[in-house]
Amino acid sequence: MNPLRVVDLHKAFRGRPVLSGIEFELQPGELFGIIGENGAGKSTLLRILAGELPADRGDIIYAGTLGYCPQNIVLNDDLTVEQHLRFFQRAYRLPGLLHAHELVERLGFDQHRGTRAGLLSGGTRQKLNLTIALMHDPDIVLMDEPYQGFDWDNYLNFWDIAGELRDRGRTVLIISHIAHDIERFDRLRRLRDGQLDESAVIEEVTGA
Ligand SMILES: Nc1ncnc2c1ncn2[C@@H]1O[C@H](COP(=O)(O)OP(=O)(O)OP(=O)(O)O)[C@@H](O)[C@H]1O
Repeated sequence: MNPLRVVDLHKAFRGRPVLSGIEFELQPGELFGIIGENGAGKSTLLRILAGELPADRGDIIYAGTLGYCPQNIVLNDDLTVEQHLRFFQRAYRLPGLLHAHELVERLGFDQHRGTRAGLLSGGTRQKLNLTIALMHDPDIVLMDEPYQGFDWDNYLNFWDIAGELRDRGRTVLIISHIAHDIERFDRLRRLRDGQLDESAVIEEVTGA
């Protein structure tokens, strides 16, 4: 059974369709990208896949644990980085924080472990958001522009981490902007008119 299968997913807001029959299936060890213009419905799709928003119709079939890095960062401004990690350690029922601390180090915000989230920069808040999504080493990872606010080195660190997840057989779905990232994916689809269109992306990359 594949880690994630999406069948005929529909969503409309106030009668205006945003997703109109989304279908795809992801394999283990796959880095899958979804691109699309502002307002195309990318975040809506990811929010539905993560269970944050109900679909109007359709099926989502998962096999495995899920990690979700949302576009809108949800942190408690009064808790430090370390307190967030301990909170999610309990939520995920993890025996320790070894992997979380590795991620903190790799993303270069180790020096902020004692800092309250409300005092972190936007990019560092995003690093914590990403660490929380990955610290339980989930089978399937859904990420919505996960490197927003990252400087170039951390942007590259992010892609190293994503590549390693894929190489370890995890299934990685990333919503992305087309400019830098297009060649980093194993498979890429454009969300347009409420549907996932593969041919349009291929034409754009090859100039066909
Ligand atoms: N809760 C909501 N209520 C009403 N309309 C919504 C809601 N959420 C999203 N929309 C609308 O649905 C459409 C798709 O929004 P969505 O945020 O999914 O697009 P996106 O592709 O992620 O855009 P961006 O690249 O700007 O993040 C937009 O027109 C948006 O205004």
